[in-house]
Amino acid sequence: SAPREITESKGQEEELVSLVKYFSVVWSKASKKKHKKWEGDAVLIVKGRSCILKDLEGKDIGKDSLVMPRPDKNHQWMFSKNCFPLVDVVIDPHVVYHLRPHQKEGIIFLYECVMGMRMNGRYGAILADEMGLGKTLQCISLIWTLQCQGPYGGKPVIKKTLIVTPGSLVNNWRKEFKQWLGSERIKIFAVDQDHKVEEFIKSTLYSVLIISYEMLLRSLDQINNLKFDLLICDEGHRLKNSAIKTTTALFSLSCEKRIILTGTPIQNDLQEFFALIDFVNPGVLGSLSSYRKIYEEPIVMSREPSASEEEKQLGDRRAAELTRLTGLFILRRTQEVINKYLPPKIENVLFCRPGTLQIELYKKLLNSQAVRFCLQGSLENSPHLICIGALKKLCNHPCLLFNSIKGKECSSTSDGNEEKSLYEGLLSVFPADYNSLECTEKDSGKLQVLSKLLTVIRELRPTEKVVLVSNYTQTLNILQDVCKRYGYAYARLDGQTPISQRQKIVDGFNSKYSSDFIFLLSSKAGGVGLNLIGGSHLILYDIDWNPATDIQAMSRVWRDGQKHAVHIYRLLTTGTIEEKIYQRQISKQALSGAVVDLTKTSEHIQFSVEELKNLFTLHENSHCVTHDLLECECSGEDHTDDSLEKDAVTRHCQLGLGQHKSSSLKPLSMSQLKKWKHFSGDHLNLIDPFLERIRENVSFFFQNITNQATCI
Ligand SMILES: Nc1ncnc2c1ncn2[C@@H]1O[C@H](COP(=O)(O)OP(=O)(O)OP(=O)(O)O)[C@@H](O)[C@H]1O
Ligand SMILES: [Mg+2]
Repeated sequence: SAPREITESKGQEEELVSLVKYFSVVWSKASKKKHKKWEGDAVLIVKGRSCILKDLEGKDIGKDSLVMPRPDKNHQWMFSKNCFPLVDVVIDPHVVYHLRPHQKEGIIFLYECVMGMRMNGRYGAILADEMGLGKTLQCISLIWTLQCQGPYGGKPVIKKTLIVTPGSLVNNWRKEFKQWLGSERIKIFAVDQDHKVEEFIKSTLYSVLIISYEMLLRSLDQINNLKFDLLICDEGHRLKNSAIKTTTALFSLSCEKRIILTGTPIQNDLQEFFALIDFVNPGVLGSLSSYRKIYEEPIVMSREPSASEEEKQLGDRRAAELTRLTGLFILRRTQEVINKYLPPKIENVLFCRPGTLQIELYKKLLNSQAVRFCLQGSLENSPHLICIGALKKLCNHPCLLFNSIKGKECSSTSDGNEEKSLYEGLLSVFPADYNSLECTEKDSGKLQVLSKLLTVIRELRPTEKVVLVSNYTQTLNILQDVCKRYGYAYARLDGQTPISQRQKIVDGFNSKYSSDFIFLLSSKAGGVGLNLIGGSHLILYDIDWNPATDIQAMSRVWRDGQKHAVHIYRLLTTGTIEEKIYQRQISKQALSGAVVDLTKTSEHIQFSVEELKNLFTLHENSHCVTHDLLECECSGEDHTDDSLEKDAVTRHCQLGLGQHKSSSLKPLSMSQLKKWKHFSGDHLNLIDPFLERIRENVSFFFQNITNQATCI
């Protein structure tokens, strides 16, 4: 407490409270030891009756201490060979200050795992938190702690850490280290074109090596010569196939403490699940063959419709056992835990009317020999993927189809006959003077909506930015042309962008000083892990079969640090294959199947002839086939332009809205979509000013708002 004399007179108290004294101090944790270990410099601020200890950057010390659990007697007996005294391992207050509650729990979990405190002799963990929960920061906190401290005599647990990550994220990791720890505490080395592994080997300065999966393969020999004490595999779901080179390479590293980070569900396929588990904790589930007998077979069998009661019970028991066992070292939290830190999210699905040329070409394609062949019944060697590809291109823009046809005409190879038969007679549908370089907006329903949407965003929110996502580089080219045409400044990241450039481009866009209005993103190259919080509008120009791809892309902007309300627009061409793909995404089939997995592409999808028939149908007269399928009783077009009736329309569909929580990043289901707001483009007086401006080209809207309470 403060000296007596300054609190003596009550009358003087107010004045005295403003009397502040500063002391320059060194501080240490409370300890009975004679020789104390000093933690560092600090400033003690005494004000009235209270005092606060701050570090030299002005952050409070000691207020938020996060102490790791102590190892038990057994652990001490095993690991404290020299009988070092047991000391507390404490997370640096500088970091703790920023941590969210779930991150504190996550760090304790990771600490216990890699210390072998959760399972005897096992040092691996899988952190499977949903996207945007700050897995990076949790790992950085762990590395920094283990590198400086340990429970036995304070001796550091690790010296060197290896972080393997997709190419686009190498520099993101470097940046996060700097953001949370500054540049003095820890020296990290990120491998890119200008920074080779040799440099890391030669220097004794660095304790952390960050490298891409591709680069790791190339430098494996050198890396194998080094000793790492902790291995972190970011976006580690790719290790689920033990046959692939990367997995073998990582397996060959002798490091015992292994952490896999992934935001994507991992329990869909029991064999892939085994590979991930076996990587972090080798042998914990026994050999693959015994795993199959004990777990996989009974579990799979019990899910067959023909399973007997006994088989069902056995399967359930084994599944529970597997969950219990692996649950010791797998942690997954959903997005709900950070919802309260996030701004509102307004999600829209826009059904865009196709242009006249698109409709004509679409019909012609559906009448082609190739499509008819697909529907004959024999699916072997059927060209359905080519047909699907052509229809998807057409939905994006007819010029993409035009270029493919031209390309095929020029190629002299005999293979690809199906493609030729698909394109037969199509050229005559294009105007004689068709210029595929121009890619005019009127020829594509979605492009028309997109350009209007950009105009209105620019007008209503001149300081906000847009992330524009496509699965295809060629489509990105078209979108880039739109930017040029309208004079929008843009940045672009696709598979061709050199790894060393990627973070610079991302930082540039996120900076408040950037003049970029648009970020063109290839979801294949940059869908996972990137932070694009500089943008608050995200437009998904095309749709992927795999809902996980789209969810990943959407999570780039609605994450911690985002200041604005986030608007997400998914563009679909009304009545076409795009609607069908969307329906597949939200149908039960996709939800229960293994499609919810980033590494699965359309080639993995099995279609029945019935499904193909449905895919290859154009619905010209519907405003929204998806809405028809929902069996929702509201129908925008039945109502005249009268405000009372309008209300009636929306009211019906808005049942449960507002309270509805669909924030967790699971793929949306049909029944959830039914609870969204439904608007027909024709008749409603749309409240949303952005939608109001694009309604002319949109036949139907679905809208859902998350975190509306904080919406201004
Ligand atoms: N405690 C925090 N306070 C403020 N911002 C945070 C905090 N933790 C993380 N962030 C920020 O949140 C964003 C998302 O974090 P991060 O990239 O680690 O997510 P992730 O869990 O790896 O997600 P993904 O699965 O998409 O890779 C980053 O910009 C990060 O800087
Ligand atoms: Mg990440």
